[in-house]
Amino acid sequence: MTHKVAIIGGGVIGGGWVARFLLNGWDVAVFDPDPEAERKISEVLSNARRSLPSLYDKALPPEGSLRFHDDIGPALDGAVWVQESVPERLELKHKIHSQIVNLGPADAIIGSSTSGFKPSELNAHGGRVIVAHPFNPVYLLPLVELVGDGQTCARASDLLRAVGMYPLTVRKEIDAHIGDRLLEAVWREGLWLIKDGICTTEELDEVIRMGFGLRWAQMGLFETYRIAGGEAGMKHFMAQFGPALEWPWTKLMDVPEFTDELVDLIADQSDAQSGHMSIRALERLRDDNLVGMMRALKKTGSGAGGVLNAHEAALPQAITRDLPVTVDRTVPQSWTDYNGHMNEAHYVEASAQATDRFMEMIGADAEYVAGGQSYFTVENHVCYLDEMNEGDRLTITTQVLMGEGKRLHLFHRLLTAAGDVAATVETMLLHVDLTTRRTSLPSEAVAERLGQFARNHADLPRPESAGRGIEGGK
Ligand SMILES: NC(=O)C1=CN([C@@H]2O[C@H](COP(=O)(O)OP(=O)(O)OC[C@H]3O[C@@H](n4cnc5c(N)ncnc54)[C@H](O)[C@@H]3O)[C@@H](O)[C@H]2O)C=CC1
Ligand SMILES: C[N+](C)(C)CC(=O)CC(=O)[O-]
Repeated sequence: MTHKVAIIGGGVIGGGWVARFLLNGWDVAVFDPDPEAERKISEVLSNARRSLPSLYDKALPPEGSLRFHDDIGPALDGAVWVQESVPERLELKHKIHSQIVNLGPADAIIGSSTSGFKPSELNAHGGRVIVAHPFNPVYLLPLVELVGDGQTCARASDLLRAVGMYPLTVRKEIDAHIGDRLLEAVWREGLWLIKDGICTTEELDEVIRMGFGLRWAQMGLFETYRIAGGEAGMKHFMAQFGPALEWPWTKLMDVPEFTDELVDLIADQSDAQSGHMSIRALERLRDDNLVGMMRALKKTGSGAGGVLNAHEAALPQAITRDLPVTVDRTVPQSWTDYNGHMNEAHYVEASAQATDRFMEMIGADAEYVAGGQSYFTVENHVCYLDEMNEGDRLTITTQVLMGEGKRLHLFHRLLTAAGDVAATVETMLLHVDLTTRRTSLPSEAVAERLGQFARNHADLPRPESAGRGIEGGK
């Protein structure tokens, strides 16, 4: 069933919410009086379309519909969720929230993206708003801090998980929740370091990205400090570095005065550092880097990688009548090359994913491999027939040409969205005992399931290119 979300305020954060919901199959209605809102959101959407699907090895659901409204009322009609992302001014938020309560569905979740206000402030004049504070870019970063009524937060958590996010319900309300308490402390200290001439904006950013920034995405603060305590762990770490908190290492609570001089200093240094790129180009660079890092985290299931794995497992696998669909995904930007299309190596990578999926289908899954049995690929033959491009839907069907004894002979067809064959990959595998590293017979259960596929596929026409070698130049 398709859900509808109403996005009230479609700037940096509202635009990110639009992309997160739309690309996960929700219908989205937007209300924002800015005449430029539609253009800005369409630019955010094209960046989201090139990055979000690249995180997954399965296709996301078909996009929902997107409508822009001139009035708030129609935007709210039928919405299951209303997400307010107007500027951070309490009186404006109060005004918008009372319109949402009066005109919107009585049972809709009302979330506020507020970075700093508490639910008790947002609901000071009545209302039922919870804080649903995301992180930029909302379409890629999973975290949403939820604060407020327990039952509403629980309903919100379920819906957020279904769109691939990581809801964290904050135990007690506090100004700026958790993330922004931390970020503000770092920002404030950074401003002092630059104001005092210790470093430039660029040098400060290098300290983060060449050092501790790399650690934080995968283990956070406390797990990395546990390791920093050596074999003696956290207690030793605290004994060694705790006293430094009382030395004058940091200025913390003092806020530097925002004089014109300080603002110009920071803005000029930032222009010198990054002014050669547009904001959209910077966003694309950020997104490509995030996708690469998050895909690496998927391999170990650490941090955001675990959230992606759980979401991917819940995405449905497409099924066709004749042949099993073993891959259904989009071509990620990272698979394209200097020719502007999918690089040859990734046709093999995609077919390896199809083989892995087929192995799971016959019961040669992770548990089977952990038990010491598997298949090894001994030969691949790829025929490249058509270009695939970034963002294209890629489906693979797998035909069993032979599945008997130790041998498994597969024929993968890589299909475009239109159903045309972009490539074929013929694969020969041998069953192997992982202890002796020698060929062996599969278990009875695997042989039986493989036999079923082989019998079902026996009457299908043999593909023309099966068994063919490379043709000599003519
Ligand atoms: N920018 C960021 O990094 C983050 C911001 N937030 C929070 O998200 C909220 C929005 O911030 P941004 O997106 O950065 O601001 P923004 O200035 O980019 O966008 C605000 C949007 O609200 C629209 N707006 C103004 N009055 C409106 C009204 N009466 N009805 C509907 N729309 C209206 C504006 O036209 C604008 O498009 C704030 O509460 C902020 O604290 C949360 C996480 C991160
Ligand atoms: C700067 N900010 C306080 C609006 C930042 C956030 O709220 C979260 C983020 O994305 O960094």
